[in-house]
Amino acid sequence: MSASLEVQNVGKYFGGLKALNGVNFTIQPGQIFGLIGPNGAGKTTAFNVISGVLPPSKGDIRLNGESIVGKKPSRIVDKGLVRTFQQTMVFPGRTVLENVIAGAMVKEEISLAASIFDTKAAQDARNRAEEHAWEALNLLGIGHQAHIRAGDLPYGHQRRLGVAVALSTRPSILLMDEPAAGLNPEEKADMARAITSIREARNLTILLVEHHMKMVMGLCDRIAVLNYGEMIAEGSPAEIRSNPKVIEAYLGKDDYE
Ligand SMILES: Nc1ncnc2c1ncn2[C@@H]1O[C@H](COP(=O)(O)OP(=O)(O)OP(=O)(O)O)[C@@H](O)[C@H]1O
Repeated sequence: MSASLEVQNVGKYFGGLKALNGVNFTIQPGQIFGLIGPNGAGKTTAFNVISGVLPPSKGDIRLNGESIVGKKPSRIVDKGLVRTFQQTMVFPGRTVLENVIAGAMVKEEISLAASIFDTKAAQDARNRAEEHAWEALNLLGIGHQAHIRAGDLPYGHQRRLGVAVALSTRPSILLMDEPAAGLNPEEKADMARAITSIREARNLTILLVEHHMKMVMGLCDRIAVLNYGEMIAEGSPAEIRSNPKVIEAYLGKDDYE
């Protein structure tokens, strides 16, 4: 099930610096929504505020109409909002499958006692987690590498493994932090295909922070543009591409193709 996300008049201040200032956007269920902007525009801050890592200085964030401001990141994950990381965050010495099972177990509420005594509930939880792990690996196209050590995967596949770990928690909205960063053109195309198949298979809502404009323009239904913490535009890819304010903010920047 996909979720809606409303970011309402959100500000985040670091001393006198307004890293975010009055940011507003709404993501409808099932949309892929891009958040773009030059370096230092506030994208990472927005990500951290939405996922509960940083409290906003003002404003509200609503997941399916319910405010998530002030909730712990783990509580927000329970509610279905899950993020991926720019760096690969896998256990290199464990197999690909073990990594994803560990992710899937986050959602299984099993007590320490149940795990220690290996109760039926603990076994059921492990079986469910393994089933979800396989589903995620197959969606990301790395099921055939399930038994390889995560550290031995090529870099592009490690990045897909990071997405599979997030997906195995069965989110309703996935926040993706620069999924194309560091990938070669072929790996970027594979990642874009993987994102499309995830959305189709799960009818997921996706918030994508990305510098690679070809991916953003090709995948997103709507795009918001940040510049110095202010939202300077929101619209369809075609509207964003032809918006004079956006062109000016990016002019001369090599990340805008
Ligand atoms: N913890 C912090 N303390 C003080 N200032 C911060 C902090 N985090 C971010 N900033 C500042 O807030 C502004 C926005 O930074 P942010 O990292 O959100 O931008 P960004 O759009 O993600 O940039 P990039 O594309 O380079 O990752 C910058 O001026 C940055 O220096």
